[in-house]
Amino acid sequence: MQADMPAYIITYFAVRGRCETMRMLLADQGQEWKENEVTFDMWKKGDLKATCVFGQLPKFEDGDFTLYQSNAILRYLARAHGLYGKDDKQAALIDMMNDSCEDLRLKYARMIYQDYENGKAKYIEALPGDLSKFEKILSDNKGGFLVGGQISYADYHLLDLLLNHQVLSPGCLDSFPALKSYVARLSARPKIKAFLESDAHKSRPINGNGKQ
Ligand SMILES: N[C@@H](CCC(=O)N[C@@H](CS)C(=O)NCC(=O)O)C(=O)O
Repeated sequence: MQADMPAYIITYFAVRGRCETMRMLLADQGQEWKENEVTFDMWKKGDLKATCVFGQLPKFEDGDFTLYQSNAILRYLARAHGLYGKDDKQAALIDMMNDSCEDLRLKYARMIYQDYENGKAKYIEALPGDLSKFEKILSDNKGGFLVGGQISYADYHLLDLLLNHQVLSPGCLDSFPALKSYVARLSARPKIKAFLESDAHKSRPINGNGKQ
């Protein structure tokens, strides 16, 4: 590998999808990475899919180490960049928060990919039930993050979800002051702000089917 080439490579479709959280984490941590963009036509040929351990993307490389499963990738990066709390108990709580983010991501993705026309209104109606849990967690924890007083990988996950939900339903955070100020505060971190304003981020659709 050339010396000036970033060690991290993300192989994924040209969407935010399951990779914008890790991209935001890497950007905020001042890391560089290379995007290996896969078109849907390329993917349909099946050759790359056949090489993926679970037949799916994202694929993540750190030098000669290869990883699949977006949340495993997040945890790998969390360990490498000090985003996993200060002890084992905080790490467990951070995993718990990330699992809840994953639950919401799956619910969102099911609606977006399988039930957008019929299910969007119902989803938005039920959304406060999900958001209120995170609102309580953030207002109870005076540290300003999901767990403790420092950012963790789960915070990037929640931020990505909240940004996507604000596109789905502008104003969905209006009755959740802790979530609203959390999004504003994290989005204003200089490296996250630069990332969110980058053409790379802005040009990537949130989802692969054009729905948002
Ligand atoms: N649990 C996996 C889910 C991966 C996944 O659903 N990948 C989708 C794109 S987001 C995919 O590869 N779809 C193409 C296919 O299944 O053929 C993760 O978190 O990485």
